[in-house]
Amino acid sequence: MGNRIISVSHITKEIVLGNSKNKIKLIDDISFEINKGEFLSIVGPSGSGKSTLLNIISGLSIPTTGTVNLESQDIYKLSPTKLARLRREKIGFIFQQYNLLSALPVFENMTLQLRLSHQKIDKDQIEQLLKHINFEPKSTARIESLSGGEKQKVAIARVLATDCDIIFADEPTGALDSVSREKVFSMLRELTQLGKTVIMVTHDIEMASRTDRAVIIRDGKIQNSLSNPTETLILHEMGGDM
Ligand SMILES: Nc1ncnc2c1ncn2[C@@H]1O[C@H](COP(=O)(O)OP(=O)(O)OP(=O)(O)O)[C@@H](O)[C@H]1O
Repeated sequence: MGNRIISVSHITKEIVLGNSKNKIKLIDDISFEINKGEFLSIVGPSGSGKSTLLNIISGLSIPTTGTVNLESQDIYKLSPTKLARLRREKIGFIFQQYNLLSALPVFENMTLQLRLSHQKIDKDQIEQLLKHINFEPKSTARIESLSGGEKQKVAIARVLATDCDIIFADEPTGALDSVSREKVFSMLRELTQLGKTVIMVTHDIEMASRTDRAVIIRDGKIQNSLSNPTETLILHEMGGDM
């Protein structure tokens, strides 16, 4: 493949609990690279550090040591304003907890990032996206009135509406039924075919087996990185832990 877009080098993340002597290492010397257009999955047992790793790579959480380069820019050397702009313009994030503004309607949630970065808002495209993802309520519905699966669909459609280069997704299909899960997976796959890069944390081994590469995390370290992963190989690496 080649054409590297993200380079993670020797990152660690420590947190201090209570007094300063009580440190926990959540991420322990992780290095890897991601190519443009790659569909990468991050799998591993619960509590192994997957979300922590995703937050560090996407510019949300500064590592204790190590660097994250995005298109050769060391993102944590940027000023907070520049980092915020880079995230707004290049990065889309589908959060595990959706991160939607509950008092606002669906449409406003989907267009907020576009407004902030002064991008054109195409109402028909937004409606099309919601339809394509089998979202049944109206775009005028308030977020607080939606089910978990519907909120997840809005969070996904919101990212698809922005023209970002890299999409980070933390359990993007966790709350979805099997038909919607398939739809979301194929949409993410289509995006990589258009040259966008997708990095997805998932517990869904079957879905991870259909990505280009599965990185298996255990105790904050990379246990293995499987190109052309299969369910059997991933399960073997995880040793039955989910
Ligand atoms: N701010 C924090 N303070 C204390 N512990 C934390 C903090 N953030 C994460 N942890 C702990 O660090 C470990 C890794 O958390 P993380 O959410 O990254 O794991 P994960 O692999 O994504 O888990 P899951 O699959 O259950 O979502 C967990 O044991 C978690 O409880």
